Amino acid sequence: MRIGAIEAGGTKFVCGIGNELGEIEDRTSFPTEAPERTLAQVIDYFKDKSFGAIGVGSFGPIDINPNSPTYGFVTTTPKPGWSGFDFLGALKRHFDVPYGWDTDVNAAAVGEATWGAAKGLDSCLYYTIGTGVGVGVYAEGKLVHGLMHPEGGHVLTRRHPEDDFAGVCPYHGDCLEGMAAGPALEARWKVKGHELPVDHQAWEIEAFYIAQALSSAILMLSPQKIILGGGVMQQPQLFPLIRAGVQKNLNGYVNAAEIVKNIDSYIVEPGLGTQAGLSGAVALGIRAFNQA
Ligand SMILES: Nc1ncnc2c1ncn2[C@@H]1O[C@H](COP(=O)(O)OP(=O)(O)OP(=O)(O)O)[C@@H](O)[C@H]1O
Ligand SMILES: [Zn+2]
Repeated sequence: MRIGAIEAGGTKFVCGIGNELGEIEDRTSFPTEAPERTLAQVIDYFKDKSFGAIGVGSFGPIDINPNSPTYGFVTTTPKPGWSGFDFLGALKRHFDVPYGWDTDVNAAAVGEATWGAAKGLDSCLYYTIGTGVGVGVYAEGKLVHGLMHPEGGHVLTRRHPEDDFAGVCPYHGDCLEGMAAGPALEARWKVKGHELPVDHQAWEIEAFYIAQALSSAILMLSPQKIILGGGVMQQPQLFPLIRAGVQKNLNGYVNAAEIVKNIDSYIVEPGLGTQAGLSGAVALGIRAFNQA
């Protein structure tokens, strides 16, 4: 079976065709522009291909409540033109197939749980630390939805004692995204993240905030694996700092071997590498196909 997959990012769109093994057989990508223009490119890509379902992992916030009149819409994004855009509706007008529709990070979480670093587990968290911070939550074999979808990138943080940076989140100032996403690093240190030396204090402060968020998430959700992706996590020195920070924060209270002894295989890179997003969209499509 072939599945259409769309990884809809704020910077670029990736479209592809995958199969039940999570293999990507064909793919293309293009920059995210105005919604009509971008969707025209998506439709053009899929129009002469065959597939049994389409999975979409989208930047957000998005409406994922099937009972809502605006189900399938992009909601409050500051991205010009996209707020209030009926993304799923635009696809449905062209392709009459079952649709999987979720956030980009929920897609990545289910992709990792199906074929990647959390394969065989029935829970995991997927964080992306990039232009923003997003968190996908997979628990008891399902993606977590409630009022809307989790927005764990905006959890509040306790300040690092040597950090007086105000934070850059337009909603919260010093939430996790406001303190630790790529643009926060750049605003705090006046250079882009990849230009900072590996032994710069920036990384200790960066890891301090990420470890805090992870510690709270572990206490709240008890995930069996935590996967960290996104541009900022291309800095490998962050992993040991974050792992040590989590152990320090939890202080032995969560007495699981994964944390106390084997944290190197508990907080990990995406098993699907940069393919996590697109493979995740395939996984969403497969689930939609099986439920239809
Ligand atoms: N090697 C690196 N080291 C540190 N920061 C980096 C590195 N590469 C990219 N970044 C930062 O990560 C951010 C881009 O993140 P990413 O590559 O995940 O893209 P994105 O898809 O736009 O992000 P998002 O997932 O939030 O939509 C930028 O702020 C950039 O400065
Ligand atoms: Zn915020």
